[in-house]
This record gives sequence, structure tokens and C-alpha cells, in this order.
Amino acid sequence: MEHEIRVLTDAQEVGRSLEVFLTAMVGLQRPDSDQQHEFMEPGRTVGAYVAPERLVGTASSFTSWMMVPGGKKVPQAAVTDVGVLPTHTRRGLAGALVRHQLEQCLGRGEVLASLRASEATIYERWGFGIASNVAQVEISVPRAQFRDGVPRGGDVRLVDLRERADQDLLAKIYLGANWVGAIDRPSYWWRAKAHMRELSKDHHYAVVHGIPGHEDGFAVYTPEDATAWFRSRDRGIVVGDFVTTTTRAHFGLLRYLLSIDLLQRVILDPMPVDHSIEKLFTDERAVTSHGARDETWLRLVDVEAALGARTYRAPGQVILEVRDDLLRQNTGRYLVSAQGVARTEQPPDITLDVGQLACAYLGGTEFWQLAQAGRIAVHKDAQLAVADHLFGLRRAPFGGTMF
Ligand SMILES: CC(=O)SCCNC(=O)CCNC(=O)[C@H](O)C(C)(C)COP(=O)(O)OP(=O)(O)OC[C@H]1O[C@@H](n2cnc3c(N)ncnc32)[C@H](O)[C@@H]1OP(=O)(O)O
Repeated sequence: MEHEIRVLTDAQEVGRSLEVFLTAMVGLQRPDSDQQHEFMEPGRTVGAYVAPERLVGTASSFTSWMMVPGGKKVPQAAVTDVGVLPTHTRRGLAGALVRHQLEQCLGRGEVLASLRASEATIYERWGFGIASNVAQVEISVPRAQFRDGVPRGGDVRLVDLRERADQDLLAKIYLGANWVGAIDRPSYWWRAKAHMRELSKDHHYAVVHGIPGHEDGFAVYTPEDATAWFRSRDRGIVVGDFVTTTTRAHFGLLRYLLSIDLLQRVILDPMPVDHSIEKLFTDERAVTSHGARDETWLRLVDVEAALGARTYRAPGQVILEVRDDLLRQNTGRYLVSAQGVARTEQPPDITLDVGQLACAYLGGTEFWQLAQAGRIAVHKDAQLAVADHLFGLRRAPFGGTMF
């Protein structure tokens, strides 16, 4: 089928593209149509047109960064709103849109692209891989007694997310996000979040931690199921945004959440898969982790720049032979060590597709796991452990932002 991929320029076209996305997604909550353009960054939405001049597919993104191992904030495209009308699927339109986006990323100097996937079978073919996972953490309030010696944390105060100043305060606190896998949340993201809260039937409560002017964390929570709340014996809250930039904030906010009257359950979702919250309690069975799932789907747009942006553990070196059928300039051999990264012609230790490298890039998946699954080719067995040592981290990567 003949089609044309174009960058959408006027607000009406961008509004129509969101309609296309929502129709493709079927079940997502719809924003008010007159505000849609406020949630999308101009110049970053592409559309697929078929004759006669009909928009049938779309993909968008916003300008962002991602924190990589070593602490650098690397420029990335946060890809979102990918959809093709059900009448036009499986004709290569999404592929054409994503390819167009990735070429745009290269042109803008974006080293990475990342997304959250509606299905796990879509994006690997375009060089994306799962770079972080998340879990749901459920704490039984009656069983959760803090051990002696767990720090108290500082003061917590309620804020009102209907107020612009309090929304801005959360955005300011978030600027301190300092974990591997964290991404920038631009103004478009915050505006869309505020709008979706307004449309939601649940009230969103928010608390911030720290003295005014020096806040270092916040939590946003809603009642789990408010239909029979007043007489219920089984009440819970869902903490959908738990952001702490210091360990003090982590303890202060957890203590606050577990001190709220009426509750049997506090559910934190999403949380890092290696959260270790159970260690805080005398009864470790107070905490159940479940619902582990993929979070960051990562694309290394510029492999050399991406590998060069993160740090590695000494000692050792490994030669990775990377294949990239979409962005062919990435195909090649890279010598990786704590001293840096360089292209090389030497024989490789490991050969892998760019999507498999994305799985290992933030340290969320180890090379041995990929090797065991037959997803990478290892030419020198001993070098597998070296690669895992070089890329390994103390903490699992975590995004924590849905977009
Ligand atoms: C970041 C985000 O926005 S996540 C949200 C993604 N959007 C959705 O889930 C909405 C509903 N789905 C859709 O709109 C579409 O099915 C899309 C966007 C996922 C795919 O659009 P299409 O135009 O059909 O994809 P396209 O024709 O380019 O397919 C390319 C390949 O992916 C495969 N593919 C596409 N979608 C899927 C899927 N959902 N499951 C399995 N395979 C898929 C196709 O079979 C094709 O395989 P091939 O290359 O081996 O022939």
C-alpha cells in the first residue's frame, strides 16, 4: 500500500493523531479534546497518510534524558503514542513510523530512545530491548512493624495537586532523580498527568518529604477501591508515584504511608525489582512482591556514543560485535573497558543484535542470561563473565515514569 510518513505541524493534525492512537489502543482514558495539543511536544509527532490524504497511523516522542550507569544524563527520545488504525494494521506502517522516528533521533543527536510497550512482541524487531523491569510491592499494614534502628526520616506534609504551585513542587523535587534508568519528565508529561488526574474518579493525595525549600521526595496515592470504603474491612491505597532522592526521604515517606489510619494494605507500584523493603520489618512476610513486568524498552540509537556515555567496572575488557539492520552505521566491533570504548577490527568475544545489547546496557540483564537463552553468540566462554563484570551494577535499573 502506498503511504507517506510526515512530521505533523499544525495543532489540528496533532489532535487527529491522538485520536488515531486512542482508537488503536481501544481502552485508554481519553483526554479532553480541546486540551490535547498541550500534552504533545511540537515537531515530534509523525503521521502515516494513505490516499486520499487520510491519517491512519502515528508515533510521537518528547525530548528527554536518561541516567545511565556512572550518572550521566544522556539525551534520549521518550517514544510514545504509537498506533495504527485497526483497519490499516500489518501493512508495515508502524515499522515505517518507527524507522522515521529513529532517523530523526539521529539527526537531533539523541543517543537513546525508550518507550513503555503495550505488548512485548512489537518492538524487538526495531532494535529495542527490555532494559529494566518493575514490580508491585504490597505491604500488610498490621504486620509491618519497623525494626529498631530503622531511621525515622524527616517531616512529611500534605500538598494539594489541584494547585499549580504544588504540581510545580513535585516537578522540582523530581529534578533530583538520581538512579540509573531515571528519565526526564518534561512539562508536557506533567501537564498530561495533571489533566488525567482531573478526569479520574479517584482523588489523588500527595505528600512531600523535607523542610520547605529542601524537599527531597514525594508520594502520590489513591484509594484502591473506594466503592464500599466507609464500612470496608479491607482498605488499601495504591502509591503510583514514589520518588525519593535521599534515603532519608525513603524512610520518612514509608513511615508516613504506613501510619495512615484505616488501611490494611499499602501497594507501591511501580517499584524497583530489588527494592528490599521487607528488610525494614520484624516480620519480613509483611511484604509481598508480585506483578514483575517489563518497564524500559531501550533503543541504542548511536551505539558508540551510548557505550561511551556509561562507566564500566575494572578490570578487564571485552570486544562486542554489534549488528544493527535498521541503523547500519552502528554495526561494528566495540572494545569496552573501564578506560573507555573504541571501535576495533579485532576478533569479537561476543556477537549480538543491538536490541540484545540494549537489554544489558543499564545492567538489568546479564550477558550470561542472554547466552543461556541463545540470544547472543559467545566466541570465548571466559569473556562472558568479564562482560558481566564490566557492565554489572549494585542496583537494578529503574525508570519509575510511565509515559
Ligand atoms: C510506545 C507505545 O505507544 S506502545 C502502544 C503500541 N500501540 C498499540 O498497542 C495499539 C494497538 N496496536 C497497533 O496500533 C498496531 O498493531 C501497532 C502499532 C502495534 C503495529 O502496527 P502495524 O502497522 O500493524 O505494524 P507493522 O505492520 O509495521 O508490523 C511490523 C511487524 O510487527 C508485527 N507486529 C506488529 N504489531 C504486533 C503485535 N501487536 N503483536 C505481534 N506482532 C506485531 C507485524 O506482524 C510485523 O511483523 P513482520 O515484520 O514479521 O511482518
